[in-house]
Amino acid sequence: MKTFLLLGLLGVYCSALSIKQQRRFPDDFLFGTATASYQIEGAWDEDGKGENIWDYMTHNNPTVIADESNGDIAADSYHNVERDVEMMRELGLDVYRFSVSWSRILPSGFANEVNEAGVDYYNRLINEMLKYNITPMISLYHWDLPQKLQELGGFANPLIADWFEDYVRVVFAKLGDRVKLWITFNEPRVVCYQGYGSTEKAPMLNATAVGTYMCARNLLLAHAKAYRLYNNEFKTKQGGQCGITFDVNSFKPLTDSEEDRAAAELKRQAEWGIYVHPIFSQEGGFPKELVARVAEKSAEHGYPRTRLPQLSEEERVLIRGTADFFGVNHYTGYLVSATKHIPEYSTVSLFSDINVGNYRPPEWLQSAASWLTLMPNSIYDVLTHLKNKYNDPIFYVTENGWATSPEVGLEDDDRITYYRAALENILDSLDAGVRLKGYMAWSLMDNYEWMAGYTERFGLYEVDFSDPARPRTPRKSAFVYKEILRSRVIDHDYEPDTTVMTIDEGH
Ligand SMILES: C[C@H]1O[C@@H](Oc2ccc([N+](=O)[O-])cc2)[C@H](O)[C@@H](O)[C@H]1O
Repeated sequence: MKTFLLLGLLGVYCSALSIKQQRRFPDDFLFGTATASYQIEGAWDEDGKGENIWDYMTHNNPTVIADESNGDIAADSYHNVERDVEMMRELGLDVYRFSVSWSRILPSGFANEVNEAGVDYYNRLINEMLKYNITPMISLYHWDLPQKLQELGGFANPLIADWFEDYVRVVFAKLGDRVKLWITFNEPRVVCYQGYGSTEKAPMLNATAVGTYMCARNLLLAHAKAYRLYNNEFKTKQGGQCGITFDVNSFKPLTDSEEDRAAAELKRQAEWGIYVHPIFSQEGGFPKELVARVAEKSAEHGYPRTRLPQLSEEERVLIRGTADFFGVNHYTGYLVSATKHIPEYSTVSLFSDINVGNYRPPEWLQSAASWLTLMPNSIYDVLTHLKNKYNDPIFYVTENGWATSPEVGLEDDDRITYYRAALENILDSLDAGVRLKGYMAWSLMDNYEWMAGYTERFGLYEVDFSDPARPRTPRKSAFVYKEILRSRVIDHDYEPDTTVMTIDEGH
């Protein structure tokens, strides 16, 4: 009897295990990789391209970059269209997300002069991808504002909404016959907080606790105008979809106390709710707790009015509901406390306004980027949280990836650990009913990692930045990712033969 019971239990255990091992990604689930113009293209002043804020900052203020480098050549993708698409074919990608450089299309930022040579680069890339059935997904803005527009205030100037609308009209008209997936903005938080409320990214304005909020408001209006332009003038003919991408970290309360739960919610509102809520919530507008907190802190610091400029009723309605899908860039997370681990703030900012603590247990795997650790189940937490909070939208994971140091080379086992864990979470999310249509690994290849220069590597392919030809070599993770895409399952025991990378039939 005892033996029967034991055998029975063993049977249940084994079948549970094999069911888990056999979990498959749906056939129509799209796998891809992502990049961004300034990080890969190079050719910074070639064929009529105008200067952008990263060109300007890295040329005039190089010491702010870890290795004093710039994206003048980067991975030189401008001259490597065929090789880049060949790598997509080697991996067996369904989709490739890349961004269009505003100042390559409109050198001054304004739409009176279109640089046809710049348009031609994107035409060549898109046409090459389409030959092999690789779907393009375009980000219209991934942080490289034309410098001339920055000199007029950039995202602090409310006219940015009109300038952005004029720019995207050109791009929709030129590329929209073949491109069906559009993202207006990549990571508004980074544009607004890191660019206008701190010195973490160009244009490094650190604008006295007000800049972040001015930028948030203007960026949301620019997004809404672009979305409505696509819907009104292009959608019927072109039949595409337009969304927006946010960087969504997981913020879980450190303890189950009411204070820590409230702190975690305030942190979510400050990081992404300020941008997500106006677009995806039923009522629209900025999140209430954040509005109250910024008003309180503004008064405390002697400001006669709140630093978070309100949206008029008309603007709230203009912005609400302006996304066909929700793009999630997800990398990591924190445990949040109302009282412990609170950073020291030297200036007033969005983050001193909310003033909560961030904590990470030392056992979480650390990457080569200080901000990036492997928080268990974080991508599942984020996707299920967003599904429940924002009325079950359609999602794409538009970035997810892991940093290694240049010395790690091709044997990137930690990256494999990270991707396998994330993709198990993606299957869990699909099981939980999240309407997730695709997943894009960051990144196809090593590239210019903003303030970290070339000191942090995110590529499935290594790029040799010391060689003028910028040769690309697949890392071990590229072989593992390729096998997941081919088999549609995650085999944790799979050990690839990394001696030769081939293109499978049909790619
Ligand atoms: C590595 C990629 O990072 C993306 O940006 C961020 C920024 C901040 C976080 N965060 O967790 O705090 C995550 C991702 C960016 O979009 C991409 O260009 C890469 O640099």
